Order: sequence, then structure tokens, then C-alpha cells
Amino acid sequence: MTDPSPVQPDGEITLTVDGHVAVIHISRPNKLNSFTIPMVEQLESHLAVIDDSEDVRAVIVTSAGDRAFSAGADIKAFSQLSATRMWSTWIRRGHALFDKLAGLRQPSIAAIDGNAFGGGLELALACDIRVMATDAKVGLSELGIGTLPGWGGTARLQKTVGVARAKRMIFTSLMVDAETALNWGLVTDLAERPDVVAKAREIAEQIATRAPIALQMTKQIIDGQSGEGLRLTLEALGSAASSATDDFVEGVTAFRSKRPPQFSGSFDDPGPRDVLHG
Ligand SMILES: CCCCCCCCCCCCC/C=C/C(=O)SCCNC(=O)CCNC(=O)[C@H](O)C(C)(C)COP(=O)(O)OP(=O)(O)OC[C@H]1O[C@@H](n2cnc3c(N)ncnc32)[C@H](O)[C@@H]1OP(=O)(O)O
Repeated sequence: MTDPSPVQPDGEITLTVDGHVAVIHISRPNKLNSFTIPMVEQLESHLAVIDDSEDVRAVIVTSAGDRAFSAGADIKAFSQLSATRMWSTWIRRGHALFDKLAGLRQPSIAAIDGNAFGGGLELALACDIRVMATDAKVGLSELGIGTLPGWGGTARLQKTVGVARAKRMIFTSLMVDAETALNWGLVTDLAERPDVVAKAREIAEQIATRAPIALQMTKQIIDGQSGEGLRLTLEALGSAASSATDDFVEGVTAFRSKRPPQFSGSFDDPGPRDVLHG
């Protein structure tokens, strides 16, 4: 957790880029970092900036305060809307927003440095990798208030932990602790709460040393369907082999020179190259 900036009543989501790592910071700590529409709008614009960036190679999502990563959508806000307004402003928009996060070229890491409820866990599920505080709990609590995980979390949870565990969590609004989350594959890493962001940063920096184009292709393949994954793999290998990206040349050259590679992320299409003897 980082110290919260002066509290904005409608909350605030900021974006900072440090080298190849972008950090999205959610701050509405007095309301457990629950999402308002202005925060949704800010996140939409931040994701557009990240998607356009050739410098950003990894994204961290973290939060302010010390009580929760996020308590999800602002219940008081959306419950005052008509059903149609609720659909357009909250469900459809929030779903598209988290699809955008999940679909970023660059891998994302959720630094779950507090409890995550409902849309808060859906946000973390839209990230590729999740680091969780050892004393936190997470759950999709929406059915407990008469709605449903409407921001993509229903499908993502099932893909992540399997059908039976997803049903157990969603149908009973089960909040799982860190050990269970790790055992179920909901998160990949645990850390003491003060160290969660540092752990996420460590992973982000490792990702940032990879060849960006190869990495982005790999992310697309993993996120595709199995058959689609195979097609994408062959396509990616084909394009990498026939017109080796500068990074592929650099990767092989660095290996042969016994030095760390310096990947540029550029895609130069010079036609076939003899990367092994050149
Ligand atoms: C099938 C048809 C459906 C139709 C309806 C469609 C609805 C459209 C939905 C659109 C979005 C869909 C996807 C996302 C959904 C969600 O995220 S729903 C919300 C899920 N979140 C929760 O269920 C958590 C709610 N909060 C709590 O249960 C408790 O606050 C807590 C987390 C257990 C903490 O309790 P406690 O320690 O006692 O602290 P509190 O006093 O309760 O909270 C401190 C202050 O924070 C405010 N707050 C907490 N959570 C929220 C929230 N989600 N929204 C708004 N405000 C929240 C809380 O009110 C306190 O504020 P003050 O009273 O002003 O101090």
C-alpha cells in the first residue's frame, strides 16, 4: 500500500510510467477503493495510453490505503440508477473496461495488497498475474447483494480456478484466504502486505527484460483458444523465423556473445536473416 493522496470524494485512479513499467494506482481509501464512474473513466483513458505506448512492457495495478485492494463497484452509486442506466453506465461499460485491461498487449500484475470484493476481485482477475497479501481475503460477493459478477469475473474465475471452485466461490460469496487462493491457482505469489507491491514490481521488471514482441505474441496465444493457440503459435513462429525481429537477432547474438540481451521491441522486416552465423 502506498500512502493515499488527498482523498478525492469520487476517488482517483492515476497512471505513472517508470521505465518500462506502468503503475495504475486506485485511490478511494475511505470507501475501500470502491469504483465510481469517474474512476472508471480515468481507468479507460489510462488503458488507452498504455495500449498506445511502445515503452510500457508491463503493468502493475495497486491501491491506496490499508483496508482493501478494492471493495468493487460503488453500491450506493449504481443502486440509485434505473435498470437501463445501470446496464449502460455500469455493467456494459465496466465489462468492456476490464476486457480492455485483460486484452492489453502488455502483461499486467495485480498487487492485491488488501481484501478484494466483487468488482475488486474482477479487476484482479482481468490481470494476467496476481500477487496477494498473506493476510488478505478475496471473493466475488455480488450475489450477496442481488447482482452478479458483471465485469467479466464470472468467466475469468472459472478459467482460473475451475468450474467447481468458481461455483463454490460465486454461489456462496465465499471469501478465500491467501493460502487457498495460492493452492487454487487464483494467485501465483504471496507476500507480506508491505511487500506485495515490491513483489509485483520484481515480476514486472523481469517481464520487461523479455523481447516485447515475442512476449506479446505469447500472451495472445495463451489467451486464445487451444486450436486458436496452435494457429497463433505457428503464425508467430512463422513471422519470427521468416523476418526475424531485431529482438530475435539480438537474443541469439547475445546468447552467443554470453551477454544479457538488450531488447528494443522493434519489428524490422528485412526478409530472411542468417541469425546463427551472421
Ligand atoms: C441479475 C440482475 C442484476 C441487476 C443489478 C445490476 C447491478 C449493476 C452492477 C454493476 C457492476 C457489476 C460488477 C461489480 C459488482 C460489484 O462490485 S458489487 C459490490 C461488491 N462489493 C461488496 O460486496 C463489498 C461491500 N462492502 C462490504 O461488504 C463492507 O464494506 C466490507 C468490505 C466487508 C468492509 O466492512 P467494514 O470493515 O465494516 O467497513 P464499512 O464500514 O462497511 O466500509 C467502510 C466505508 O466504505 C464504504 N464501502 C465499502 N464497500 C463499498 C462499496 N462496494 N461501494 C460503496 N461504498 C463502499 C462503506 O459504505 C463505508 O463508508 P461510510 O459508511 O461512508 O464510512
